[in-house]
Amino acid sequence: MENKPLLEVKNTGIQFGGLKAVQNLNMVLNQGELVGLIGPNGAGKTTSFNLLTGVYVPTEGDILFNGERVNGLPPFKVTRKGISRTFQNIRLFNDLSVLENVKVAYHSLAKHNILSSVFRLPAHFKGEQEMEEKSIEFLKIFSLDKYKDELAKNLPYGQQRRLEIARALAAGPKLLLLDEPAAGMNPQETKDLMDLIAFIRDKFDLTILLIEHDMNLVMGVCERIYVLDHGQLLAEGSPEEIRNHPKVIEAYLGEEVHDVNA
Ligand SMILES: Nc1ncnc2c1ncn2[C@@H]1O[C@H](COP(=O)(O)OP(=O)(O)OP(=O)(O)O)[C@@H](O)[C@H]1O
Repeated sequence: MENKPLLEVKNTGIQFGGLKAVQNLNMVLNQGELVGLIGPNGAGKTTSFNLLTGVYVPTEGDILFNGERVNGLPPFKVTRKGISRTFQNIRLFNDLSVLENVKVAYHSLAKHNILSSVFRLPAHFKGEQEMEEKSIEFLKIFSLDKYKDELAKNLPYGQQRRLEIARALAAGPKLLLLDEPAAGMNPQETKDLMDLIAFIRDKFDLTILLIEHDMNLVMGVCERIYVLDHGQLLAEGSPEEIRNHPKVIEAYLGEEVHDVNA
């Protein structure tokens, strides 16, 4: 696998009034890597995702994706460039079916155009059928196909999280950003999710950046970890290096890191 940077974050940050929520953030993600982003509450993790996905425009620095500057682009354009995400607070279309939730992601990329849909031309039906088949394939990967006609809001919490990942994948990303994918899951669901994240990375040739509070998940699945504290990068390294990093232990991970080693 070629090891060229897919994402380069250069001295990036954002200030809200007097608060520097993120500052001097430097990050490089190589094609195919699975990387963790950790840090205590309010460290700036979700804000970093919002910077990477066009929700916020950085007040400093640049974000390069595939060598191209993406800061300043609106979120839908960033998605089309190949960056998809999930949210800390699940954002599904609650009153649409599980299947429709995935199809929505396809609609934004669909080849058949609005005219063929309005006039219900053959291209419309072919496009719809193709979307449905592909959406069901994604649902199968996440073991959600049997719930395809259920309303999204009726799924148990852990499965809603999986559906959100399925939908993000359906947009065909090169970079997938997962914001606390295991939040609210029990240990077995978390373990299954860990395996699934590694599986989809390989199957879809993805690069993944994940925010997580569950240290076992981060240490078990990620090859590299970035640590944020008070909006700044505190450390970067392998799980082993992070686990033993004095600043990380001292600052705020002590107990969890100890648990991981236990
Ligand atoms: N739109 C905004 N306006 C003002 N302040 C903001 C805004 N978004 C985030 N912040 C502040 O920026 C800081 C970083 O928040 P952020 O949500 O990125 O942290 P986090 O690391 O994701 O925390 P958590 O683990 O609790 O989700 C916090 O102090 C937060 O209150």
